[in-house]
Amino acid sequence: MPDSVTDEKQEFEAAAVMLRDIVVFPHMISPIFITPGPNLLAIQDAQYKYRTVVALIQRDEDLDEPGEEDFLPIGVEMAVGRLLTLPDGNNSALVQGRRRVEILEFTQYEPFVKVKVKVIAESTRVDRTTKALMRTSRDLFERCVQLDRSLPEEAHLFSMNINEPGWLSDMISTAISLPFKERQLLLMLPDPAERLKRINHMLAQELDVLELEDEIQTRVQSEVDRSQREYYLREQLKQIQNELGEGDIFTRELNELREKIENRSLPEEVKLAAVKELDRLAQVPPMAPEVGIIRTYLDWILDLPWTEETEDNLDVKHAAEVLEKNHYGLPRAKERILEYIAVRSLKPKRLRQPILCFVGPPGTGKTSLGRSIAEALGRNFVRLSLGGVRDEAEIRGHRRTYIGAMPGRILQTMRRAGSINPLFMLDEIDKLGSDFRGDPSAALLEVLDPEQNNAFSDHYLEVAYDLSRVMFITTANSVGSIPPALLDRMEMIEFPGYIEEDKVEIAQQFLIPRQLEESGLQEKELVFQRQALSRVIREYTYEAGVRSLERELGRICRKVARKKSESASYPTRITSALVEKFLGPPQFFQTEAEKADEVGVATAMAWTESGGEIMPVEVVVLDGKGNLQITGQVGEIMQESAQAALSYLKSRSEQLGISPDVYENLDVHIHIPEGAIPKDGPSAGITLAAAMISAFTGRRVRKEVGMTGEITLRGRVLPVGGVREKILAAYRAGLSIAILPERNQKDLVDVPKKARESMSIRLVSHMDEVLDIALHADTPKPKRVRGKTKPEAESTPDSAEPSA
Ligand SMILES: Nc1ncnc2c1ncn2[C@@H]1O[C@H](COP(=O)(O)OP(=O)(O)OP(=O)(O)O)[C@@H](O)[C@H]1O
Repeated sequence: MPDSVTDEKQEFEAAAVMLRDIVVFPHMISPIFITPGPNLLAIQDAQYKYRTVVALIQRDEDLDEPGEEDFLPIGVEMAVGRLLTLPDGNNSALVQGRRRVEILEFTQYEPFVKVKVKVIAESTRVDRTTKALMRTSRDLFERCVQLDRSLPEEAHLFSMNINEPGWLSDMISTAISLPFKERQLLLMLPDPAERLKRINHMLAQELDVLELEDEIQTRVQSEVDRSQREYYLREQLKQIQNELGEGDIFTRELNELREKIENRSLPEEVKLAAVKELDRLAQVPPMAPEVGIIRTYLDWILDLPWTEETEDNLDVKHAAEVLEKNHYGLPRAKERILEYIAVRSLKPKRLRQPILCFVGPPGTGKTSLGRSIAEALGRNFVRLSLGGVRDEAEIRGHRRTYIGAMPGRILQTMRRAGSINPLFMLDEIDKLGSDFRGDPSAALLEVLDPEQNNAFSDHYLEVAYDLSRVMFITTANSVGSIPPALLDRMEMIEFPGYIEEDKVEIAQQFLIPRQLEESGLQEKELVFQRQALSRVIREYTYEAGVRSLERELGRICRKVARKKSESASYPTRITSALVEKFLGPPQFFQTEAEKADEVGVATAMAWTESGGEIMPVEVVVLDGKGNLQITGQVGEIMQESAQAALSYLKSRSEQLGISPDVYENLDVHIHIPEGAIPKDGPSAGITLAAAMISAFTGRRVRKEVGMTGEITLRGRVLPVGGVREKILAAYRAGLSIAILPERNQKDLVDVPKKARESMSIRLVSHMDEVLDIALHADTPKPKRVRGKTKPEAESTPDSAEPSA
């Protein structure tokens, strides 16, 4: 039979079918469409004669009239099955690829094409590499079949049963979706292993796409499932609520909110903003994230005081009584507050009063006086600590676009106040920070400026808030670190710190009764002796205020309370000895006055955070090369001050009876004891000079004299700060003479009368006066002072002996 002969022939001639956009691979069965013309004739011829045709694959599928060159050099011999005529007049034939053939030449063009071809022998050998390639192909193909719904599941099974590498590659090439060009390339590769490699590459790419598709689909599906579930549940909830006669919770809440907004007295602009937000809320689905955001916003609008106002009690007498009842002393602050209230009572509409700033060390009653002012005025009291606030957004809030946004601290505090005219205490305004996140003091300016604060803008709220009826009082520990722009808007009232007598009074009148009550003891059940209180103040606290004092008194009360509750015997009088028993060994020791008049040691009066201190300044002169050394943690300004004092001394050598040559061979060492405590400032100038002059001249310094004042190179004495604290420190230490710059006379009114009367306060304008008061007039013996701190001869009382 000529039919089967073709199998054996290596070269043969056959009718050709020109395929435009498909590739039929060997072994694979597929239907092809045949239009009337040469292709149909070729098929018919094949059916009639040899039953095989050669498929010629067009390179470019868009070409309408291809020539010989336009076909791939490799074609496929195909067996032709049944030819069907379709209703549209075209035909379809079922073909099965047999093997790759090389097109040798075109032998006929009319009425159909014929070609001479040569069979391409294909290796069926399976070596290790091919085996691995086949296994990979099968695995990848299996996963493709699992993911690609257009591939029948049997396709994988089929692939498992193919043992020839070429066949396997052709089978997979037919099954998966590949671009036409790619199929052409696969056809042109005669080596099965090469084809498998390429197929594996294609499969891996296809798999990537399929996996991504699958993931997207799964996600979409779960999204759809969830919203369907929610919808279903919500519908059920609605039905249940209807059954129970409760209606839709969300709608009900919306109605409640609308009612609240309607009934609340709000400024027009605020009401409009609230209603707008409410309408927006009604638009969004109940489960949308915006719901929470809008609702929180509306809660803020509803919770803030907008029009609620307390009525002021502007009775000055009543106010004076309240202030007096709650606080001991503080005359200046109390007086200023009463003036404030008086002005308000005479001119109620005058809103633009200065902002008061209470400045003083911790625990001096600034906050608690603020509380009393609120009580006197009948206003609500709120306080906000500004310590460590570095971000403007902390004052003004974050815009609502931020997750978890909230109004700033000012409005948070206003919500707590509950009225639009509270007494608002801004604590620790000097601890305000600023960095890259913005300057909070700029926002505070707006809060404190009466021109602007009737429309304070908070980023979260977005509607203006009126702060103009708030009475702001700020507090600070020191003026130095308050931003200047803020400082400018405030009136300072100093809380200078208490002397021991004040503290004793405060303890007796306020702190002890309060601590007794807090410890559960009856009033008068425990009495503190005066000396016991002094001891607590001097040896267990070190402060200008009374906070630690209150704590220590509290400790004593609690220890007594414990004894009482244990039914043990407990004291009813706290004596000085019992203080040590309850509080343990003393914690602080006051710097004591010098025991004797000495050379090279003068006593400075110094200001410290916790009030005042006396501070000995020691000077020795030693053999050396004219250097000045100063030790005891001394700051730059004090070092300069020491230099100035030395220069003054040198310039006055002659008058002081010191040989000008001595300086070159001597070193001066100044030490200020308690070396661990940093010291600075120019106010020790005259003390440094006095101690140095004493060391150089051998004149002793009077032990009962304390001094303060800045020195110039010409010996003038300049004024200093902290006079009250300094004099009090000298008074406490038992000094009887205080030397002060003349220009500080004005500050003496602040010094408690007791201290003023029991000390001699000497006002000086020149260093000569200081020396006259502080130094004995021993005959200077310049040649003998080298390296010595004591004079050779005992002094005789001189005419300049200061009188107390
Ligand atoms: N003059 C006074 N009379 C009665 N009690 C006082 C007096 N001064 C202070 N106190 C009491 O001392 C305690 C501390 O005072 P307060 O908290 O007002 O200090 P402060 O000056 O605000 O301190 P800080 O600067 O640390 O905030 C309070 O219990 C207060 O009642």
